[in-house]
Formats: sequence, structure tokens, C-alpha cells
Amino acid sequence: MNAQQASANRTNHADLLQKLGQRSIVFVGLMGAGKTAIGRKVASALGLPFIDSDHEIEGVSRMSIPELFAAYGEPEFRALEQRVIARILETGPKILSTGGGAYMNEETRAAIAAHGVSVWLKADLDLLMERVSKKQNRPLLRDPDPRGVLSRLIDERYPVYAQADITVATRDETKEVISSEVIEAITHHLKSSGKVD
Ligand SMILES: Nc1ncnc2c1ncn2[C@@H]1O[C@H](COP(=O)(O)OP(=O)(O)O)[C@@H](O)[C@H]1O
Ligand SMILES: O=C(O)C1=C[C@@H](OP(=O)(O)O)[C@@H](O)[C@H](O)C1
Ligand SMILES: [Mg+2]
Repeated sequence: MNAQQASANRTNHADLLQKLGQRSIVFVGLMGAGKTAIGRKVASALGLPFIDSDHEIEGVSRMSIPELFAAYGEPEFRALEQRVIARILETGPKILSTGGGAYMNEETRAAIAAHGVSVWLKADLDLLMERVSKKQNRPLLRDPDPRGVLSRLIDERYPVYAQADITVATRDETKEVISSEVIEAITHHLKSSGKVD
């Protein structure tokens, strides 16, 4: 997206952006739901900067997510994830796609509630399995039974993701369709909540 396109997109969504104020739009949900892919598209459509917390973590640590898990373990990754997300949220508006476990952290949830509008991309197990099978870069799924892992994470995490401001049920539709639905849902949420930062 060049600067001219970004400016045109901002004009098209002026009302949404005015109501959003300095808050960011934050994607949460399970691995494979499309947070990174849809977040990037929504950012482009709204003319806002896009940040993926996993990419940011990889940048600051100069290690890949699997390398980080292997070298320091999940607790260290979670601590870094919390710090990185808090810093990203200090300034807005932007689009932030989090890693699937980030929203399970209470302080991160509080930071997101204070500085953002949260969007849960909700997907069923079959779709998640299909999507995560494309890449082997998720340490939690390096397991003989990745479907079982995802199924347990659905039970554990869905009640927490349900605290997000907006839920969008994603399904086997194109990224463009899902992105438009997300923008529509955000527009509706901001109109009805009427909150401006
Ligand atoms: N609506 C969609 N249609 C087709 N492929 C999608 C869609 N959403 C995501 N994907 C693909 O599914 C995979 C997982 O998506 P990703 O954005 O990495 O999920 P997450 O960040 O939630 O783990 C990626 O290969 C992505 O391109
Ligand atoms: O659900 C999780 O705990 C994780 C999700 C991953 O991000 P995506 O949800 O973008 O795949 C990544 O942060 C890490 O592998 C842990
Ligand atoms: Mg992602």
C-alpha cells in the first residue's frame, strides 16, 4: 500500500477512524484463525499501520518463535510477549495481531481493554486444523496429536476469548470477505458503544 492509497482508504473509513480515536484494533483467537492474515488486510483497508506481535518478538529477540521456545521455554516467551504487546499498545491507532496465547494473560487483556478494541476471530476445529497444517512454525502443535492439542485449547481459551469486544465467526471464505465482515463489525461496535478516546 502506497501513501496515496492509504490516504484514500482513510477517507473511505473516516467515520470508523474518528470513533476509534487513538485506540488500536487488536485481533485475538486461536492459532490458524487468521489473525495475522486478516489483520494485515484490515490494516491496508483502513490505511493504518499493521503490527504482528510474533513478528515483533522475533525482531527484538533475533530468534524465530520455535527457537525462542526451544532456548528459553514458554514462560520466557510469555513474559516477552506481554512486554512487547504493552509497548506496541502505547501508541495508536494501529492494527495489532497477537499470538494465540497472548490474550490468556490477564495484564495483556487489561492493556488491550485500555488501549484497544478487541476482535476475536472464532473458528471451528476443522478449519483451524486445515490452516495450521500449512506451516510447521507453531511449537505448541509439534505434538503427535495436534488436533487434540487444538481441541483442548478451544476448551481452555474460548471462554476467555469471549471477553473480546467483538466476535467474528470466520469460516471457509476468502480473506477479502472476512476482512470486510470484520470492518463492518467494528463499525457497528463503535457506533453502538459511542466511545471515543
Ligand atoms: N480467510 C482465509 N482464507 C484462506 N486462507 C486463510 C484465510 N485466513 C487465513 N488464511 C491462511 O491460513 C493460515 C493461518 O493464518 P494466520 O493468519 O497465520 O493465522 P493466525 O495468525 O491466527 O495463527 C495462513 O496460511 C493464512 O494465509
Ligand atoms: O496459541 C499460542 O499459544 C501461540 C500462537 C502463535 O501465534 P498464532 O496464533 O499467530 O499462530 C505463537 O504466538 C506461538 O506459537 C504460541
Ligand atoms: Mg499469527
